[in-house]
Amino acid sequence: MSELIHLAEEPTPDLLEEEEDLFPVSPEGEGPIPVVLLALDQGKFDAERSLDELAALAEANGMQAVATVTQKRSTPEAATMLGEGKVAEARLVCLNVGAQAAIFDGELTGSQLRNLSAALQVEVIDRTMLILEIFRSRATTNEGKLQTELALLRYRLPRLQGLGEVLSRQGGGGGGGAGARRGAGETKLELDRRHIRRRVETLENRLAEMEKRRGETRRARRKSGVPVVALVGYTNVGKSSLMNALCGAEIFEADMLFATLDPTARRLTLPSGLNVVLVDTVGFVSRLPHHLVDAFKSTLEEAAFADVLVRVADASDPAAAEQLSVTDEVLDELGCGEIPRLTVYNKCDKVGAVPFDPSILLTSARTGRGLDDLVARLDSILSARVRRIEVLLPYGKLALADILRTRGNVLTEEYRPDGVYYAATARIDDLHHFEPYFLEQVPAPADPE
Ligand SMILES: Nc1nc2c(ncn2[C@@H]2O[C@H](COP(=O)(O)OP(=O)(O)OP(=O)(O)O)[C@@H](O)[C@H]2O)c(=O)[nH]1
Ligand SMILES: [Mg+2]
Repeated sequence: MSELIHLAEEPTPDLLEEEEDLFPVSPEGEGPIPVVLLALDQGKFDAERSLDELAALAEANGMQAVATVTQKRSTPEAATMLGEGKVAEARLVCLNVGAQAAIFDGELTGSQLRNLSAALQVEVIDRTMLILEIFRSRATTNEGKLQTELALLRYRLPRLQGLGEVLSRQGGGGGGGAGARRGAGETKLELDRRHIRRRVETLENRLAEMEKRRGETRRARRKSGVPVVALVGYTNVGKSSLMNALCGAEIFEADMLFATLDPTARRLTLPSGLNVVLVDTVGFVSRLPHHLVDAFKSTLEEAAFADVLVRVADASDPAAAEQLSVTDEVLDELGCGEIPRLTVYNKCDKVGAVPFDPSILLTSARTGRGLDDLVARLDSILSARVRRIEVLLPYGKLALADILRTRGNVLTEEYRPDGVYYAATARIDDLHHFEPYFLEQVPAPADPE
């Protein structure tokens, strides 16, 4: 990830410096924050796996799940989700393990957050807030940072009253000392609300500008005709590693058209000579609520505009199949239904011989296994769009060489007395430009588009 280039990262000092501790933060030099996980098992999804994932999410955020309190119950208690007895039990557990916060495995309303927090005497956050915080802390681009902050603020606004301690700290603007507990009075609340609304507005304006520019880059890319391959999938399956392994040191910097605004796009030349842009995307997580998918839409739109989607799964993860279906759900939501998909089980170095479906590719970004197969498959999906040609362009027609360079790929260039010889790949829809200058009879395209 760190290898990816960050061109055109323009500074937004006033926006980015204002980062605040929206979350329980581990005091410096101390270990992870001990937290208790809370869950209500209504039989709607695999609660145990969801809790494992929540524990991993907490860990990713510098917290350690030291205990879990689960209640099986078909209807939630309106005020606290968990029943009265369970809440009392959770209070004892929090006390016993010295928990500093509790994380509910689901979404809570403002009043539920407030009630639970009062009952448990620790900060309470929910799964969505945790996911948003992780997205925010991992965001590497300015746009990603602003997007995730916006999503977090939008989520918090209606829940403001429930966030006593966390918000008091935030409202303190970093001053006032960590222990200074502000009264959660109306005035403070109003101030917080106004502060957040103003910030939301600033972020929205800023993002609208960025999105406009992103659209322009994307249009330029489309116009240039270079196909886009997007790596999509669950978080941590190895998308960025695959991108690095595939593109090696060939950092996408020469072609300013793509490099300017997009720090996660690189050029990849397929064996047929076809140049493609490989795009890395943000990882998915299960039960990412709809309005959050919305918030990340502009980032994920890279996938929606791709020519091929590579769905990446972690071969060593027993939940790989489910994670792929989560990925598909998000893709469908983005309107990617029509785009050809290729499925890759990465990290195959971590597993033995797994009898996977032969249509699924096994790769390892670590050992390089399967990468040749992957590019060959991309080639076979995309190369229907290109042909190898040999032409002799008269000196008066050298402008045509630009089409080869930008939309195709020049393999050989030779200056001869009667013109310049090119062996190259050209897009099928560009062939008509070159017809008069072919040195070899080019077979008619098998599949006219
Ligand atoms: N053993 C093994 N580890 C891998 C492989 N590919 C990636 N990893 C490791 O898996 C972890 C996640 O890799 P990333 O490339 O960051 O995953 P990602 O899909 O980009 O994750 P997000 O950006 O969070 O969506 C890293 O620690 C990698 O070193 C692989 O083929 N084999
Ligand atoms: Mg990544």
